[in-house]
Amino acid sequence: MSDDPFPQSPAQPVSGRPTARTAAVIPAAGRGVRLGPGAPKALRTLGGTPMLIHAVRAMADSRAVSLVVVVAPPEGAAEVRTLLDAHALPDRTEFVVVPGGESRQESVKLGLAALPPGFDIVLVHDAARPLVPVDTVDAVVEAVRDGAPAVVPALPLADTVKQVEPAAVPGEPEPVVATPDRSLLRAVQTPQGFDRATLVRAHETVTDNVTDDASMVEQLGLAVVTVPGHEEAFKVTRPLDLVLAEAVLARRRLNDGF
Ligand SMILES: Nc1ccn([C@@H]2O[C@H](COP(=O)(O)OP(=O)(O)OP(=O)(O)O)[C@@H](O)[C@H]2O)c(=O)n1
Ligand SMILES: C[C@](O)(CO)[C@H](O)COP(=O)(O)O
Repeated sequence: MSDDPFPQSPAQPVSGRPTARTAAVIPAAGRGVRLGPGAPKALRTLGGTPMLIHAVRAMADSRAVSLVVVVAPPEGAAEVRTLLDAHALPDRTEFVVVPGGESRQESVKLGLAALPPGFDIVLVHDAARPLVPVDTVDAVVEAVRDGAPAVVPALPLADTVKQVEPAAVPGEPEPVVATPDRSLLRAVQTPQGFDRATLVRAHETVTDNVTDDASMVEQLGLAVVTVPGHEEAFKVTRPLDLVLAEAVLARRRLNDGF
């Protein structure tokens, strides 16, 4: 048997290959400005465990995922490596840590560059979405295995959305210019799943600043499809999200009996 933990798989399309190997890239290099002062967001704790470790577990708990690339805060790569070694994570999963960049987009690109050959499906998952259920992860992988080049978990909106003319002075009233049909809008989450070659091409081609990876694939003119998202896959962005995340975790622990 080969000693190479990342053996090359033959170059062929992902579609129709139920065993295509899957890696997850976790951008975790953000500061968490909207959460308020403190350590980088991914290193702040939830139920006593760093948010990043919850996100890593969420990926590693999927039997499809055999490699996780963590994109660490630029000065925090050694700390992240220590954290990964200190927490019980599935043995069948390999972990790679790389320092991140100035933006989420740059961090994902750095994570992609660290991917060894042999992984033809790539998930990109925010460290800031620590509680995504494994069923959502698996649904994304399955849709890519079924042939979609890009897949996003998505939920309908609960609020009515207005398009506005941004105020010249922050805090001033903003004129509303339109009310988009809510039934056609979705809030998208992560993990977003991709045929690896498509995601690499998107990151090499698109130079505009974007807030998610799927929009880069859209810019290539390729199809992006949705699978059902999950309300517990919400992003921890502001302080109230942390309160909700603690409550969800406490409920899970109660249900699991520990
Ligand atoms: N330079 C950056 C910025 C963000 N991220 C990651 O991208 C994910 C989604 O970003 P967001 O929630 O906006 O995180 P922050 O950028 O940390 O938040 P803020 O904008 O409030 O500072 C997070 O897991 C974050 O760590 C990253 O890897 N590198
Ligand atoms: C990728 C993402 O989580 C999908 O909803 C989101 O776009 C990240 O945006 P942010 O501005 O970095 O929070």
